[in-house]
Amino acid sequence: MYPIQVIAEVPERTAQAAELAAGLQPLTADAPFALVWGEQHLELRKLDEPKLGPVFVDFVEGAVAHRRKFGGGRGQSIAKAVGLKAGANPTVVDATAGLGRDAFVLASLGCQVTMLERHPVVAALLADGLHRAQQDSEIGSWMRERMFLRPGSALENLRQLGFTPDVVYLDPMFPHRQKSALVKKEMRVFQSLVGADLDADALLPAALAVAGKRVVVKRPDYAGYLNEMKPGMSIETKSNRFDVYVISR
Ligand SMILES: C[S@@+](CC[C@H](N)C(=O)[O-])C[C@H]1O[C@@H](n2cnc3c(N)ncnc32)[C@H](O)[C@@H]1O
Repeated sequence: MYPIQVIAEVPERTAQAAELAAGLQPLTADAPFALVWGEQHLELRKLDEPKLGPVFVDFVEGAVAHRRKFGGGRGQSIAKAVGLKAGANPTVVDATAGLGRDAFVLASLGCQVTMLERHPVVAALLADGLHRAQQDSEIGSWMRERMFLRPGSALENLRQLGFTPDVVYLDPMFPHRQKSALVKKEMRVFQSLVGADLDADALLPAALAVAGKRVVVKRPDYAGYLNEMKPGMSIETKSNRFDVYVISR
C-alpha cells in the first residue's frame, strides 16, 4: 500500500489525477504524502512537514539544467565512470533512476539512457518531468531521442531489455549518515517516501549479466562495496565514489 493521496489542484488535471490514483491503488485518505497535479506539473508533498517544500522533476530549468549549462561537461567524474570519450557515446541503462538527475547528465552529454524505476510515485514524477522536457523548444528534440523510461523493477526489466546496453548504472538508496537537518529538504521528502533499498545487492549480479562493457555503481564515500564486490577501479568525488566493474567475456 502506498501511503499517498492524489489531488488535482486545477480542474483540467482531474482526469489525469484519477488515472494516476487508479494505478496507485490502494490509497489511504489520511496519507502523509500527496501527489498533486497543478497547472504546470506533478509534485510530491509531505503533508505533515510542509516546510520541506514540494519535489518535482524539472529538466528544463532546475538544478540539473544549470549543471548541463555550467557543469563540467565530459570531464565530470560520472562521464569518466561510464566511459564517455570523444567519439564514444555509450548506451546506458540507469537501473535505479530516481528523479533522473544522473540519467539527465549522461543524456545531455550524448548517451542514450533508458531509465528503470520501480517506485510508482517516483516513476510518475519522472514521467511528468520527461514529458515536459520533451516538449521544450531548447532540449526537446534530443530528449525525445535520448531519454526513455520503463517503470517497474530493474531485476525484471534488465532480463527483458531486448538490447545489450554498453553500461548499466546503479545508484541505490543508501541510509544517510548526515544529521537529517543537513540533508537537503528535497532529499528528505524523497528518502522518507522511498526508504532504503535494502535489496540493492541483488542488482549488481543482474547488471553484470546484461552490461556489454561496464557496470558503474554510485556510492556515498563512507559506504562499502555493493554486494561486497570489489570493483576494478573507483573514481572518487567530494562525497561520492563511482565503482567501475569492467566486463570481460
Ligand atoms: C538514490 S535514488 C537514485 C537517484 C538518481 N541516481 C538520480 O540521480 O536522481 C534510488 C532509486 O532507485 C530505485 N530503485 C531501487 N531499487 C530498484 C530496483 N530494483 N528496480 C528499480 N528501481 C529501483 C528507488 O525506488 C529510488 O527511486
